[in-house]
Amino acid sequence: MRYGGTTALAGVDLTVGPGERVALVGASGAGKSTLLELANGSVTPTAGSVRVLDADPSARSGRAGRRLRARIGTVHQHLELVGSLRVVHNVNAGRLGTWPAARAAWSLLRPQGVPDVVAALERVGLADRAFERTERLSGGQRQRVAIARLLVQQPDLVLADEPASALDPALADRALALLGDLARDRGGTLVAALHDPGLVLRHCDRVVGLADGRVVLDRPAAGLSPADLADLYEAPA
Ligand SMILES: Nc1ncnc2c1ncn2[C@@H]1O[C@H](COP(=O)(O)OP(=O)(O)OP(=O)(O)O)[C@@H](O)[C@H]1O
Repeated sequence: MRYGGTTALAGVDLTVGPGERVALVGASGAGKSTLLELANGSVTPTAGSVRVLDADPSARSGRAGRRLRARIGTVHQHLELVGSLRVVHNVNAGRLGTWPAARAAWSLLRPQGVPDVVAALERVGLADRAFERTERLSGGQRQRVAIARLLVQQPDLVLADEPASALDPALADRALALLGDLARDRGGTLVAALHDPGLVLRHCDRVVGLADGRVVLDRPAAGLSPADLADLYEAPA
């Protein structure tokens, strides 16, 4: 994957099976976000190919594209919430693709499926904020709204880019547990870029290490220690 003169990923050959919980580990700029963006189809590889849930994730148009997008849930690094909308609308955005257009449009006036939204918000500790304007929430609260959006979406594949970066340790563990359960309960898969070795080792069963756009480690989490991961978080000199 190249951006102009920059090679973001090179020679990556990676297969992730159903039910796996995979941590992507690497220094800033190693290529973690790019790998997640290739998997959800928001960027198209400049060479090679990507298959996700038996489809090409960059083929996003038409009914098949919509169906595939509904099966892939992403917690983006920058969250991609609409600040001017109430929390309930941002959470419902997780399932708009599965609603008829009229219901989706109507929901902006009269939020649909509110009990599910409140139940999802309850699981991230924000049940009382459903009708608040999203821009009034803190960074960590917004990160939890992005996770609640996935809880209502119920995707088969969760792609999470530093989903706990703004959370305190207890909330970070809770968030990763929710994402892991979401994947496991449905026989689904979690791939998460994570900066905290503790979260990696507590919540993932496989660690893929990236350095300078290449896979430099691919091992079961069992048997790895925080010290084993520490080198991967350091940018090359
Ligand atoms: N849209 C873009 N345009 C140009 N270069 C990009 C773009 N996105 C990523 N890159 C480059 O690709 C490389 C990998 O970036 P990427 O964001 O995937 O790294 P990362 O491991 O997720 O880093 P971080 O932990 O800081 O988020 C970097 O050199 C980055 O500058």
